[in-house]
Formats: sequence, C-alpha cells, structure tokens
Amino acid sequence: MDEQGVKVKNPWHRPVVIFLAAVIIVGIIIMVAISVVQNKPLHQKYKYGIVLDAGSSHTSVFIYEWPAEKENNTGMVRQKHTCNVQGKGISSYSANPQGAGASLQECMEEAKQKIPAHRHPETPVYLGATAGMRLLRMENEEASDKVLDSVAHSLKSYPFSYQGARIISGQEEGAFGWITVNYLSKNLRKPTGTLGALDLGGASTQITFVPQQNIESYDNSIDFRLYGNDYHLYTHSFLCYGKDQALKLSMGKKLESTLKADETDPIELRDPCFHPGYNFTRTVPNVFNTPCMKEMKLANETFFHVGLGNWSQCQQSIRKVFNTINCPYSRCSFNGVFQPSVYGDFGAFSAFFFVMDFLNLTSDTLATTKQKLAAYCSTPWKKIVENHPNIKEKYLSEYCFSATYILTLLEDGYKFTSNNWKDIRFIKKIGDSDAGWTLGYMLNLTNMIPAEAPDTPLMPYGGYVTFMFLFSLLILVLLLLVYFYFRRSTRTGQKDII
Ligand SMILES: Nc1ccn([C@@H]2O[C@H](COP(=O)(O)OP(=O)(O)OP(=O)(O)O)[C@@H](O)[C@H]2O)c(=O)n1
Ligand SMILES: [Ca+2]
Repeated sequence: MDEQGVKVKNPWHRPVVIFLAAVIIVGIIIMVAISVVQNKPLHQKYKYGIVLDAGSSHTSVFIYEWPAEKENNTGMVRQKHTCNVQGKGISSYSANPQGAGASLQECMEEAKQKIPAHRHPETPVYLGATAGMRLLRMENEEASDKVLDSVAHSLKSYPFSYQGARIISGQEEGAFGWITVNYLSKNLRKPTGTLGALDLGGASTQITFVPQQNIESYDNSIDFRLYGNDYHLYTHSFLCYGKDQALKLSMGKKLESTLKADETDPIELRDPCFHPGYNFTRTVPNVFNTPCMKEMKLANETFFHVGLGNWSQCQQSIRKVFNTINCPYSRCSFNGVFQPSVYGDFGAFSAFFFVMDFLNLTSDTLATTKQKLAAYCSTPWKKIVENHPNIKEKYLSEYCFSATYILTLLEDGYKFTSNNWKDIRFIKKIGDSDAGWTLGYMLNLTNMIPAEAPDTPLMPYGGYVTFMFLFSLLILVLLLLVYFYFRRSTRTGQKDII
C-alpha cells in the first residue's frame, strides 16, 4: 500500500479544533480569575455589635465586627474599636442621674461614625453594669434605678437596636470573661485545655476556671455546652475586693486600729503600702463611703496619710482583709468561699495587667516579683514622681499597694504558689480584642456560640465552586479528546479500506 495513502491529517491542525482549544483555555482562565476575585475577603459583608462595659471606675464602649456568613465559627468576631467614656463610672452619678446618660454621648456618636449607616438598625447595643452599680443598688436602690433609666434613655436615642441596660451578676461577669478568653484563644473547638480567667476591677474581682475537683457549692458552678463540648466551670466574684474597694478596706482597718491606739488629733495614718515621703491629707468619709464597710463615726474629719514604704508590713496589713479562719467546705479561698485548687493556665486581665505591666512584673518568678516590688515600695515618693512625671499622682501613689494586693490575693487568697506562678499570663488583649466579659456577653446574647458544633462542609464555598468548574472542564476536554481520537481512527480505518 502507498505510504501517502495511509497518512492521516493531524486533527489538531484543523481550524475548528484550534478554535475549540482556545475557547476552553480562555474559559479556564476566566473561571479561575472569577473564583479568585469572588473569594477575596475584602468583599465580605460585616455585621456589628456594641457592648458598653459600665465598670465601677469607668465606662468603655466596645464595637465588635464579624463576617456575616461566618457568625457561628469560632474566633470570627473581632474588636473593631473601643472608646473610653470621659469621667468616672456611671455609679458616681447617683446624685445626678441625668449625667450618667449624657456621659455616653461622645462615644456613641463615635460608634455612629465607625459602623456603616445601613447596618445601624440591625446593630444590637447592650449595656452591662458591674460592681460599682451592685454596690450602689445595695446602698440606694432608687438611685441605681434612676442611673440605669438614664443610660437606657440615652442609648435608645441612637439609631441602633437597643437591647437593654442592666446590672450583670458577679457569676455572669466571671463566666463571660472565661468565654471571651477561650473564644479568642480558639480553645473552644479543640480538645486542648482551656484558659482560666482572672479579672480585677475597681470594686470586684473574679476567678473562673475548669477545676479537676468536684465543685462543692452550687453557687460557684456554671455549666456550658459550646460547640458540642460540655464545660463545668468554677466561678466566684468577690464584691468589695476590686483594687479600689480593697484599698478602702485596708485603710479603714488601719484607721480603726490607729484610733484605738492613739486618739490624738490630728490622726496620722502611718501606711507601709505608700512610699516614704508621701504625706497627704485625706477625709475620713472618703474612706468609709462604701457599703463594703461598717461606717465609722470619727470625731475627726481629716487625717494625714503618711507613707512608710515597707513591702512586708504592707502585705501583713493586706492579709487582714482576707478572712481565712472559717471554711465550711473541704477547702476555701477566703471569707468562707469554696474554691478547688487552681488548675491549668490562667489569663489575668484588667487591673491585674495594668498594675503588673506598669511595674514590669509580668514575666518574673514569684520570688523575683517580690524582690522587685519590695525595692519599688521603699523608693522615696519624690523619686517616683520624678521618674513618672506624666502619670496622675493619685494612680502613681497606689501602685505599691495595688501590686502587693495582687500578690496577696493570688498567693494567700487563690492559693497560687511559686510553682504555678508561671501559669498566670498577665494579658490585656488576645489578638486585637481586649480580654474582659463584654465579648462573651455579646456572643451569648446573640447566640453566636452554638451548643452543638455546626456541620462543616468538606471545603469552603469558593473552593467548591472552583473545584466543580475545573472538574467539569476537565471532563469536557477529555470528551473532546476521545471524540477526536475516534474520528481519527474511523478515518484511518476508512482509508485503510480504500
Ligand atoms: N490604665 C489603667 C486603667 C485602669 N486602672 C485602674 O484599674 C482599676 C480597675 O480598672 P477596671 O478593670 O477598668 O475596673 P472597672 O471595670 O471600672 O471596675 P469593676 O469591674 O469592679 O466594676 C481601677 O482602679 C482603675 O483606676 C489603672 O490602674 N490603669
Ligand atoms: Ca470591670
């Protein structure tokens, strides 16, 4: 047979085939480009939520944001913005309740700017008040109701979805702080351990963790089911043991004993928790104006507050505010409150962080921390002021007391030891969100943490679309190849017959 006769024309040289191949290649390029652009996170729609933390010393406004389609995934909500309300906490407005609502205006206006206008009507706003308002309610319920009415009235005047202003319980404050730190650390969907939460405010302090031992008191136990896991938490909030109230308790006790020993006028309160050379005149009612102490009637209205700068004596005086004698359970922290042994790692935030960070004590051993603190407390007041000219003297004067209080609370109160001191991480933020109860509170109220783990698809939506398209193209190309192959062999066969 003639060689020329069997020679078959290559089907790839035909214009139709070239055209088809080009169309397929262009199609693939377009598809890949579309799926890349489609999946760009920039194009995600965000939702927002606002929580006001009305603490005893001040109010902060937190704005959170999260991608609309990923509400129930862990770690998706982040803090977009915070605003510190000028002035003191809302409980300080008991004599002028209108002022409480008015104080929020600046930060709420800022929230209007930060959140896109079309999202305003669906953005929930919550206000939670903590220990300062708990104390005011104990002292004067009518005044605390008026303050809450005032802030509620103010918040309702904004275009957001008002969801309530209330005093949260100490248990909620502890539990939501724990949820926040574990949500932000992405611990909740992993089998790894969780992070305990230590919160020190101005008027109360909270400890929350998953214990190894049985919880003997009903009041201290909280159960959560989150993402299909059960958590059995120990939590306790000590009202009056925030750092400002603890200072009052401690000074009140010292004043009482000074008066018993010496009734001279004027009174001199010689205080080992303040620096040598510190000497300020204070008023007696300013120490006793709290429901945390029995009021003491003193003939004198003022006293001299004189610093001694002695760390170990300071710790002795602080120990007196913890009652460790009576414990109706197998073990207690203090004041007859049940507490299992601390277990696992802890995040210590708010004033635990502010104070320890200011003194550069966030990463030392317990022994070194004590040494450094002893040296700091004995530094003359004049030198301290010289070294920190930009810090308000009221705050500056209290760091020796505050740090000594923190060490005493953690060691004598909660029973941390030099062995597990390293398990305490002094933190302000995790990622770009503050550690605190507000995020956990919002996640709970918006049902953003489901009890059961949501069924997750095999691959993300964008990946699925891309995969399906490329796979379809592959099949198409294969079909074309098979078609041409058969056409070619049929022709060859025909030629063979000829
Ligand atoms: N940069 C800062 C901020 C606050 N503080 C002090 O830390 C204490 C606690 O602050 P915070 O945690 O904000 O307490 P509140 O939330 O106001 O109080 P509570 O939680 O008890 O209601 C207060 O004495 C405050 O003056 C501080 O020393 N340095
Ligand atoms: Ca607080």
